Amino acid sequence: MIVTVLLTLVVAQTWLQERLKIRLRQRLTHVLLDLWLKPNRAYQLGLTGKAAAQPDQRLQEDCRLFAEFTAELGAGMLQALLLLVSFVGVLWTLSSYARFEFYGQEVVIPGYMVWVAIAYAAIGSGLTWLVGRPLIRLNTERYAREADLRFAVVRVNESAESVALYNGELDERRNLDEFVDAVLKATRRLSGALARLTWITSGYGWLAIVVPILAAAPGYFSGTLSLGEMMMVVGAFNQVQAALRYFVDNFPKIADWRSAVLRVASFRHAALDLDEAIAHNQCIEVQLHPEGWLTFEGLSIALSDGSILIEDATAEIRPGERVLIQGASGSGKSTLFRAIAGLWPWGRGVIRVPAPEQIMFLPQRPYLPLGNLRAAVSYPAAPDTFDEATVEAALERCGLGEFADALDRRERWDQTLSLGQQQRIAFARLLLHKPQWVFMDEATSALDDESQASMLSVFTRELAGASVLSIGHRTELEAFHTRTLHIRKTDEGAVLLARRPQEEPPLFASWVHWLHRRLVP
Ligand SMILES: Nc1ncnc2c1ncn2[C@@H]1O[C@H](COP(=O)(O)OP(=O)(O)OP(=O)(O)O)[C@@H](O)[C@H]1O
Repeated sequence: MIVTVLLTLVVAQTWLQERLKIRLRQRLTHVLLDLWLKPNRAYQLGLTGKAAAQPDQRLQEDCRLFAEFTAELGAGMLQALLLLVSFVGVLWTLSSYARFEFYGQEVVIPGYMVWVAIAYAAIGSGLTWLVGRPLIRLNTERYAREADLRFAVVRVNESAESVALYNGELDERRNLDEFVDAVLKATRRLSGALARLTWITSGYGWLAIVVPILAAAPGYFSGTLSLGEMMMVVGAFNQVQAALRYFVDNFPKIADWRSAVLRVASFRHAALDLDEAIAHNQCIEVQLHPEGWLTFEGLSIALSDGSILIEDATAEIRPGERVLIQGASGSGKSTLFRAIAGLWPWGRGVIRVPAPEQIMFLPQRPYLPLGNLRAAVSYPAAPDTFDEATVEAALERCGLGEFADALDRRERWDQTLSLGQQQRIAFARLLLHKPQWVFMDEATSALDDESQASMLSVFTRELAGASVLSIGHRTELEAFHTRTLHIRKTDEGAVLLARRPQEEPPLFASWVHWLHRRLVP
């Protein structure tokens, strides 16, 4: 019966501990994911530096370590507490056997052996803390270097094609060696600190064998304590000591736990501080326009170091307009787009924008989520939002008819589709979502002129009436827009200059351009 009860208790403890790990991890990961994926935050955190670096590791490994160590250390502490409660009374009672003779007088110190056990554990724990404290910092350092190495390997893997085309394997090898060296260096420092701590933890364990005997010895030698009584006292002392040495025994794990807590906490604080910093500093204000237009009012865009990219821009883009933004490379066109999207806070002035649900951004390299092609085309809506025929028609319209049968195929579509095909997918998305405002940043850069004309004609056919703001270098683009804004560099920074609207209607211009390409070899 006793075996059955004990076995049941052990199984129940293991089960509860494992459940606790899962619940803790689930809760913490969800809290961090919610914080991280608030609108714009993941991008902005990426710009803030080290405090929120390596989100992958913090969300995965640090959360796992935190959950596992919290459950294990918590269960260990509970066990130690139960052991202490069970035996402290026994040791207190047995301590009365440890009597001393002092100038012929018999002296009894109440709970003498309990005080010795507490003093011994306090000294051991204090020394452990003093010697082992650097482990927290060293663990944090090691986890950061491990994350750097993993990120570097993933990056090489993602860029394997470019690396191979440049014959850059040797160079990558040298780079990765640096990351591996950094990990090994951090691990070596950690091993040194662990070895130093072992002097204390092992020494504490060995000395614990003799400490109770030494403590009770005066009573034994004075004849007030028999050998049998001394053995009982030592036995009870060891049980109490097993509970009190919890901190010494578990310190390496506690240091690991603490560094996981610090990494998770610094990530959380970085996310929360970001909002506060944006609220308290002078930043670009992005507000809803009451009429649903896009306006820039005294807009200055700066870099995070304070240098000005675009100076005091004022412009107004009304519904139905198609405006092209041109400017030299590095003049700040993409940054202006980021500012419109609310991603770029550095600067001042006001951007008034249409309702977010009316807007769709098309970057140069469209984001294709992991999963099947249907998910990629429907993004950011759920894959089952649009019916089969509508999705197939959108693909067909964008010259991707051959992929209509592959809608449910799971692949790394971002690697198997050419950049031009990926840009067509972005246009197919436009046809499905039908936004009233479209912001394009070099969204047709990988398409030939004919395909570009075909894609851009959605704004005169399927999405006629939609407002378009686009960035592009190619001169053919001007024909599809009603107006051009130029970002021009001056001594004070770049300024936004408006050019008068083009006289030719864009559809006609695109036809002229098409005919010209057909007729003139
Ligand atoms: N995350 C960033 N951190 C620091 N500087 C940045 C960042 N993003 C852009 N910049 C800087 O801002 C300036 C403008 O960059 P941006 O990408 O807006 O130029 P662009 O006009 O779109 O160039 P291109 O036509 O070549 O794409 C550049 O000097 C660039 O180095």
